[in-house]
Order: sequence, then C-alpha cells, then structure tokens
Amino acid sequence: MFFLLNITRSAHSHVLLKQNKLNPRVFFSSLLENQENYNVESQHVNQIRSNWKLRGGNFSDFRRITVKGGAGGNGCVSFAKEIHLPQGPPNGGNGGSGGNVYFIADINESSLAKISSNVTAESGKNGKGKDLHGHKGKDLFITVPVGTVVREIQKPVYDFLELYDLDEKFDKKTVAQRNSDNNQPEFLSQYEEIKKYHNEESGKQRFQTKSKNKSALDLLYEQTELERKLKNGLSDMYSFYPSKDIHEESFDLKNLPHEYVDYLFKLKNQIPIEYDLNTHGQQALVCMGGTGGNGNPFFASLPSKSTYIALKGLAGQKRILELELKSVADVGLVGMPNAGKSTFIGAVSNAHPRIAPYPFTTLNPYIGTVDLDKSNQITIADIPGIIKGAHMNKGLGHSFLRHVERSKVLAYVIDLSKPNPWDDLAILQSELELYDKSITKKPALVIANKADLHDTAKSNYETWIKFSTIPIVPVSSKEVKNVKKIIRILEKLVNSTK
Ligand SMILES: Nc1nc2c(ncn2[C@@H]2O[C@H](COP(=O)(O)OP(=O)(O)OP(=O)(O)O)[C@@H](O)[C@H]2O)c(=O)[nH]1
Ligand SMILES: [Mg+2]
Repeated sequence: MFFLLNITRSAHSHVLLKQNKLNPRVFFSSLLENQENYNVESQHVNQIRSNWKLRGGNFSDFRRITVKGGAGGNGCVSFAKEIHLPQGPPNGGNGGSGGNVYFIADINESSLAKISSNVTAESGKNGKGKDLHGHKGKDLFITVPVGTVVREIQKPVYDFLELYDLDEKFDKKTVAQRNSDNNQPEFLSQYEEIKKYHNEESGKQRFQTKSKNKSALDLLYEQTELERKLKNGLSDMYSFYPSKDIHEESFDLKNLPHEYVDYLFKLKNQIPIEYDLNTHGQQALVCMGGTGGNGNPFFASLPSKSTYIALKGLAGQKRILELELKSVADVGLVGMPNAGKSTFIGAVSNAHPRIAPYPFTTLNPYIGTVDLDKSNQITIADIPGIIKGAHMNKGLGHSFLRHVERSKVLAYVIDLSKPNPWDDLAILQSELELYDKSITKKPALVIANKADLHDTAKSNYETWIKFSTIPIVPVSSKEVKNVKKIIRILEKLVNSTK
C-alpha cells in the first residue's frame, strides 16, 4: 500500500515538475530529507508546494545573463536636391548611438528571478536625408536587489572588430592625442602592450611566409581572397552610394571619427567589471551602447572628399555576467527548521513572515527592519532552516548562507525545549564553517527560543549556561517575552563591529 502511494505521489509530482509548478531542488530535497529527518507527512510537501506558488515560485539569488548595449544607427548617404541645385551638397544624417544598460540597486527588489537571461538596450535610429540625425536609443535601467554582486565571467567575442586593422593602422601620436582628449591614461599603455604583442606575432608570421616558396597561382589566389574579404568587410562597415568609386584612404582608421575609433578600442581592450551594489540607489554602467555611424557629409569633409559613403553604426557592448545576491543585513538568523526564526523576526521587526509548525516554512531569505529609535535601525535576515548535512545539499542546502555571509552579527536561533539543544548549535556552527571558515568568527549570541515550554527549557538552560562560550538569552518569540533584551544585545554587538 505504501509502495503504491509513493508511486502515485511521484507520478503526480512529475506532472507538477513538468508544468514548472515546483522547484525540483526544493521539492525533492524536501521530500527525501524532510521525511527522513522529521517524519513529515505528505501534507508538508503540499504545503511547500503552495508556499512556492504563493511566492510566485520564482525566487532566485544566482543568475548568469548576457547583457548588450543597443546598436548604433547607420549613417545615411544623401544629397540635397532642389530645382535650381540638381547636384547639391551631401546631407546624410548621422545614426543615433545605442542605449546604455545600467544596473540600479533597489531595496524593493528581493530576487534576481525577473531579470531576463538576455538583456539588450534599444538601438539608435538610422540617419536620414536632409541632415536628419537618428535618435539615440533609450538607456535601459535594470533594478536589482540591494546586495547584488555583478561579475563578468567570460570575454565576449566581437567578430566585427576583425574588419578594423586596430593594431597596424595607428601611429603612437594619433593614439596619444586621442587619449589626452579623453583623459584615459591607461588606454595608451594597454594599447602599447597589445601592439607590441601583435608586432611580435606578425613578425613571426612574416618570417614563416617568406620561408615558403609560393607558386604564382597560390599568390594570385591569396590576392583574390584578400580582395574578396576586404570587399565583404567594407560593405559591413559602410553604406555605399550605388556604383560609385570610393577613395581607399577613407577607410583608414585615422580618417574615421574619434568617438567611433575610441569605441572600437574600448571593445577590443574590454576590462572585465565587478560591482557590489550594496546600497539603495547605487548605479553601475554595465554596457555602453554602440556608436552611431556618420553620414556622408563627414566623408565629404575629408581631404579625399568621399561623398558617396557613410558609416554603419556599431554593435553595442556585450558582457556575460554572473549575478549573485548576497543580502546585506546587520544580523543574520541561523537556525534549524522550526526553531522559531520567523516567529522571532515577526515579533521584533516590520516583517510578516509565514510561520507554521513544520520545517522549511521559510523558503526564501528576506530582511526585516527593527526600529530602535527615530533615526536608528538594525536589519535582520531570516533564511531557510539549516540541517545536518546541508553542505551536501540536504534539506534546502546551504547556499542560503550567502545571505548571512555579510551580516555583522550572527544570532543562532535554537529551540531550547528540545533535548540537548546545544547539539543543534554545534551542527549549525559546523555547517557554517563548511560554507566559509571565517563566518563563525563573527560576534554571535544564542536566541534560546521557546523558553515558555518550561518543562524542558528551564533545565536545559541551567545546564547550558554552565559551559557555553557564547551568550545565551532565553526568550519566547511566540509570547513576545524577553525579545527586547535580545534587540538591545544585538544593537551593542552590531555597534561593536563598526
Ligand atoms: N511555544 C513556542 N512556540 C514557538 C515559539 N516560537 C515559534 N514557535 C512555534 O514554532 C513553530 C515554527 O516557527 P517558525 O517561526 O515558522 O520557525 P522557523 O525557524 O522560521 O522554521 P523554518 O522557516 O521552517 O526554518 C511555529 O508553530 C511557531 O508557532 C516560542 O517561543 N514558543
Ligand atoms: Mg521560517
């Protein structure tokens, strides 16, 4: 009978998982571990499911995403045409630059789940005739929870950079000039290093080519290939006025607009970003929008007077990022499931967490604020319960400990009415150390909860204080007794870390 029940339950859960109604990690770990450790009935599994759905089922504190700035708009080839002026001057407008992407830390956000995996800002509009410049693409502002750490994890590939001879065509003077214009001193040194490297590399190649004896047919083939590549490449870079000859020097990077070439250099020498957005309102530029292309008046003004070409806009900057939410709170509550962490935070702060008499009621970490007086507050983070073996992903695992990693003070919430409550403290401390060795060195205290259950709590307390090395304060979160004392101690501990 039990076997049958299990099969039916797992078939049902399979359907739910397929429908994305359950988080598999939460579901399976709770099903397997909770039943073993807590003898929880299937009602509990249902409870976890409904909890998960209630919260939208979409908490996430770790994401990998790709972010792109908007592409620049293309420049336009156009000429003024009027009755008395059949062949007027060039008047193609410039393309607008693409929108930038910014991240902003916001206390109203609590999860990374709603950030899409591919984020792109708006493109700039193309230029038009009659000197109409394209509009700039709108900047994109993405709100992330306070405590989000942004890391670039992979170098992006910009295929189009191959079209530009960024290493050969520049002389030092031009680059130095550009750098002084832009106040970017590190730009030159990086450029020098890259150029040196490429010179060495191309030196080697040249040597190898010379040593080969090529036939006239091979040389002809290479020549035609080169021309074909150049033609294809150029059509990617420029808009041409049909059937007109183009002066070659127009393609020289020296003759391209400064901001266009600077942008190309920035992409080529992209420096990886790392931000810790840990205060409300903190803003970070993550990706620049691509530069827009210039219209034909720009080329007409060059000595070569190439009036028949315009520049195409450049693709936006790209970054492959890892986002990790590490909550920032003064105090981190750590405890076994059911110890009363959420009841405590509900009793002392503005938070209204879900409280229930079974383990793993809390599935997502959250932060409550305690008002000490008009201007002072402390923040407390509640996280899902930790059990023995959490570091091996038992229970809900120990990844939630990232949310107390940055707390100044740790408060261990222990059920004082259990037999040998000190064993729970030892388990919690060892799980914390397996997550991060230094974490248990923070100032700490024990919130010895459920002290109202006198029968066992009183004698446990009396035994425990005789050998404990950290302060133990008996409280009843349910009856809101002695909790003010805890807050006063926590305040002192937090201040001692400043
Ligand atoms: N008698 C008594 N019961 C308490 C006290 N504090 C909490 N409880 C009860 O313990 C049960 C669990 O409380 P929660 O606050 O949900 O426990 P938790 O540590 O947040 O549990 P998880 O979220 O599952 O990790 C609830 O039934 C509470 O009513 C207390 O001081 N005294
Ligand atoms: Mg809870």
